[in-house]
Amino acid sequence: MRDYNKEKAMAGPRPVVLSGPSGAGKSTLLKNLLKEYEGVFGFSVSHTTRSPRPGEENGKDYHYVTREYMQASIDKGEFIESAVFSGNMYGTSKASVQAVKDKNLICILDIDMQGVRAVKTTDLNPIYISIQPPSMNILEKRLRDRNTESEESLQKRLDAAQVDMEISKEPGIFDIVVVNDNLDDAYGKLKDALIEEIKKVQKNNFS
Ligand SMILES: Nc1ncnc2c1ncn2[C@@H]1O[C@H](COP(=O)(O)OP(=O)(O)OP(=O)(O)O)[C@@H](O)[C@H]1O
Ligand SMILES: Nc1nc2c(ncn2[C@@H]2O[C@H](COP(=O)(O)O)[C@@H](O)[C@H]2O)c(=O)[nH]1
Repeated sequence: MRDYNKEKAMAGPRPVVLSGPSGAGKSTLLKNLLKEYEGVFGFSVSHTTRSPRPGEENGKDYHYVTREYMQASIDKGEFIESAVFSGNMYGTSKASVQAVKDKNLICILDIDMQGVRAVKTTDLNPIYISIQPPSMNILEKRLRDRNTESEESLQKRLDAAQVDMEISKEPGIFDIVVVNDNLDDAYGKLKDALIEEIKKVQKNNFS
């Protein structure tokens, strides 16, 4: 008989998918997790064809690549999922996820709704968490204040956000939906949702 518990343990911790509208606060929350739980979480560094924002680092925030390179890599089967968002290509490579898994860390994927749907067809088996803004007005203000988008990109992101906010209400897509109104409260809820997985990794990696 197969030892399913042993197989599960060998498979490592469950990854975590963070999704939600652009500007909802995914990167802010995940940066807090990575800082507070060093040696527990690892970020799956996506590829993108968009340009780096001031302060972003190639290989840390994203792998910044050309459309030609990205399409060729997708065609070679190197990606778990990929999507076009606000006019740019984004994707999760198999290598990025494997690099985190190799360290026995909880792999965090920050991906859009198209990515969520694609990951659901794989055997990755993550915990699906949606980060939602308190309202469209607040989302727009946060995105404008972030000062990273052209007016065109901002409008595309707000259009996608409206769809995202509707889909996130559908039952069965996400394990938990966190409304990011007060940042500390939202971070607390996110940690609560992940505490069992965090404890397992701490026990494995630190004892
Ligand atoms: N609870 C909060 N209250 C006020 N401002 C916030 C809160 N959470 C995040 N922000 C701010 O809102 C902006 C958007 O947050 P962030 O960049 O983390 O969003 P995101 O979901 O990662 O967006 P994207 O998908 O575009 O990368 C940032 O300037 C961030 O500092
Ligand atoms: N499907 C995927 N979506 C991704 C990936 N990496 C990031 N994203 C999502 O794109 C938007 C915009 O991100 P930004 O950094 O340009 O603001 C956001 O919703 C991310 O979650 C990916 O690999 N696949």
